[in-house]
Amino acid sequence: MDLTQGSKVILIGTGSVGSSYAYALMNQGLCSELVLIDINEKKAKGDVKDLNHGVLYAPSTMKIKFGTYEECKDAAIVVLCAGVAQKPGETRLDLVNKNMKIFESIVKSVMETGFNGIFLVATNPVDILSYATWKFSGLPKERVIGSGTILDSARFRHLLAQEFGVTPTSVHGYIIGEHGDSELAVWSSANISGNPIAPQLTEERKNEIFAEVRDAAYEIIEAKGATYYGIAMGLARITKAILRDEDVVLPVSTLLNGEYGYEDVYIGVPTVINRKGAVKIIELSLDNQERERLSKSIATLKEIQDPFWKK
Ligand SMILES: NC(=O)C1=CN([C@@H]2O[C@H](COP(=O)(O)OP(=O)(O)OC[C@H]3O[C@@H](n4cnc5c(N)ncnc54)[C@H](O)[C@@H]3O)[C@@H](O)[C@H]2O)C=CC1
Ligand SMILES: CC(=O)C(=O)O
Repeated sequence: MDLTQGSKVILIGTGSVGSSYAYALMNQGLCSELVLIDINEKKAKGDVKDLNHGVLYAPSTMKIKFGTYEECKDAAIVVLCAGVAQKPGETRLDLVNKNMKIFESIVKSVMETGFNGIFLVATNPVDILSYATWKFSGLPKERVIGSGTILDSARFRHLLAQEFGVTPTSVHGYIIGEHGDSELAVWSSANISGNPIAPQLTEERKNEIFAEVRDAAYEIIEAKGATYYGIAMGLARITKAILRDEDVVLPVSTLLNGEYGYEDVYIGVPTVINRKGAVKIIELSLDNQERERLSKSIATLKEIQDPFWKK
């Protein structure tokens, strides 16, 4: 069975992140049809042409075209990469006012078409905008997924892989919480082949590794203006998990509904992903310090998020 058949993906926002994601999708042959939408039509049309010139060499054929919102009505996934990005020195949370306005209009336009698929959100601040997408769309929580800490966890596993001389897929560990400055490393369960990592590192080294994960985006933005390849691969991984009905556990932003003792907030936690969306949070057993940090991260998000919904 060709699982890519009938897998139409709409990408809204074909900037650095969006176009890198489109390239990753094509390279991996993940969907049957990809439609690009952007307020900058010229840029999106240019991307469509450029991408189409690569299809011949992709693992499976794929229709790639420029489109309007009307295309969303029969889409499996709408991926949101539209909006403003951080400038050097800005935090992700600094983007909230501008991107909230953009999202209100985009999500409403998508829903007006009768869209009944899954939203995948990348735009920052991703947890707050995933919550907003859930609110604006009225879709069940399972069908609104944020990229959450998928990128942060990849950064964590990359650094630990370097530290211990193994490949990142052999390192098991999560960054959870806000995709941003208040996130935390779950050292208590990080392991290689079942061997706990935490006792093998000094507190100082753990702090250094975590700081490198947390601050990676700032460094990359300072160096080249934006980050995009890492998140593009993370988004492609989530897309694959959905379209191929994988039941794989990935750290994405999803709505807490009593898990970890909290509710009404989207935050990055390990979650089962399949064709129905983000179907189940796999709750990690956290130590006291990790619980406290998660609680602070949730408070950070809620402080910014809640006033938008109390107006
Ligand atoms: N979740 C994650 O891990 C990551 C998230 N990001 C975030 O992704 C977002 C996009 O970043 P970049 O691609 O670097 O920015 P960019 O500026 O290169 O691209 C943004 C695109 O959105 C489009 N756009 C703006 N308003 C629109 C609207 N109303 N309708 C349709 N298109 C619209 C722009 O024309 C532009 O093409 C940012 O918020 C950034 O912070 C970036 C990296 C990682
Ligand atoms: C920009 C951003 O969110 C990241 O690279 O983590």
